[in-house]
Amino acid sequence: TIALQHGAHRIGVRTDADMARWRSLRFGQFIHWGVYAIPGGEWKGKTYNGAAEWIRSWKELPHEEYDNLYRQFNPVNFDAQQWASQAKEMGAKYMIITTKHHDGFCLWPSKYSKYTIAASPYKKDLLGPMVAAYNKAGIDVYLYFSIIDWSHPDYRASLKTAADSAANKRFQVFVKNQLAELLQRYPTVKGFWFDGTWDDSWKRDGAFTDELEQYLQSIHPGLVMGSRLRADEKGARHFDSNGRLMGDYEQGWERKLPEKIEDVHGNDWEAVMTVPENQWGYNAQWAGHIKTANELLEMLVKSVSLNGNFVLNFGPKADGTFRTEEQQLMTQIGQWMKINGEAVYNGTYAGFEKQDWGYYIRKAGTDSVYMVVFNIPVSGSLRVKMPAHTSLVSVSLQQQTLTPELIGRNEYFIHLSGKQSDTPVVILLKTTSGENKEKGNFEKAK
Ligand SMILES: COc1ccc([C@@H]2N[C@@H](C)[C@@H](O)[C@H]2O)cc1
Repeated sequence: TIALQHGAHRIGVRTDADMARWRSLRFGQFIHWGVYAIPGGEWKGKTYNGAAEWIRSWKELPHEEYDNLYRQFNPVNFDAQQWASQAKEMGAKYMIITTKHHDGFCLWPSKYSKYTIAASPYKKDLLGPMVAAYNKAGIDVYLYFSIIDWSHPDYRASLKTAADSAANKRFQVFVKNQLAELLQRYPTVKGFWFDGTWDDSWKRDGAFTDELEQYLQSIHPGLVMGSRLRADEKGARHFDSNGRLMGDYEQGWERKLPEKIEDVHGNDWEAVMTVPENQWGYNAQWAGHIKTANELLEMLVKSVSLNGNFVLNFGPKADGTFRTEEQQLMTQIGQWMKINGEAVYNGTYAGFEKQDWGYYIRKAGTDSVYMVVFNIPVSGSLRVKMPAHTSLVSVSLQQQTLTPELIGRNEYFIHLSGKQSDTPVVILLKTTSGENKEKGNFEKAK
């Protein structure tokens, strides 16, 4: 291994209570909200094909015009209580809010910037009521913070001159001040979700990123921060130059999921997902494929089955309301979670051989293994192959006991004959360690 001053400081997962809490939550709500919701992916009758929150980079929308949109930002229909209750209904256990996206507009009245909600017609802080309402609903809050800040005169993507380096130094102080300000204003937040850390100006100063993470932990112990914040002193990101994860969990799964357990290398990880193909901020068009509740439930369940968290994104409108399709998704997902959430919350990798019918999830620290079925086979028979040294004690589907058929050594069919369902079916396996007793209390193979 290479001697590193600013690489990973820990080998293996974080084991403290704050991280265990993050791990138990499993299902989060992402919210992308800012002045980009005003154009909503369109401008003067033209449609921007990129992600709506990136519209400032579109040549059809002059920076001058975009940078004055805040004068119209007045979310009179914003109701933090309503936001929190619909998130609770969906079954989200944490929420990540964009305090400031790449455009630099702050949803809180930062004393380090003029480009904030305080300068808008709305004037009032948006984050305070949000954090209070979500926490009251039993939902933890994490703060998305973009390091890139297109509004700040000292932001540099690369450092070519001494003047650039001086500006970057001033910018680093600005970043540190804003992050400390957020923790001071919102002390109940549980962590940061950093973004916009790919520019050379950031990744070349591994020492600063390391010191910043340690500074934030020192003023707010227990913070959970993913792998996007830091670079090591050789510019490596997410994984240091020795291949070790930096930060508390792998934060690279954006609009994509791992396929198998080997893909996550024993690390904690989180996937963040959009409902359309690639829109985070409000986009009026919502062209292309819009994911259904069942598709999104499968992504959630697949993530948990591979020992990760899943965060679903919403893009509220400029007036502070959610589009109908997003409200309907929260309701539909919530209906399934209300009955089956026990299979998701505190879920972990079960160690069973993957089968085509769906996913296994083990309730952390227990012998309870859930089968979440997305594909009922034409045979109606769900194959279950017990891992070595694990035997099956009972099988149930919503309190109804099922009798599996032993079809081989440690292998069963669970018969769902005639069962149809238009939402995922959950079966609970009670297991115990130790070899299967040959005379298991199940039907012998016919
Ligand atoms: C260079 O490609 C991207 C893609 C997405 C992003 C941002 N990360 C997501 C979580 C959204 O905030 C998106 O704007 C930034 C740069």
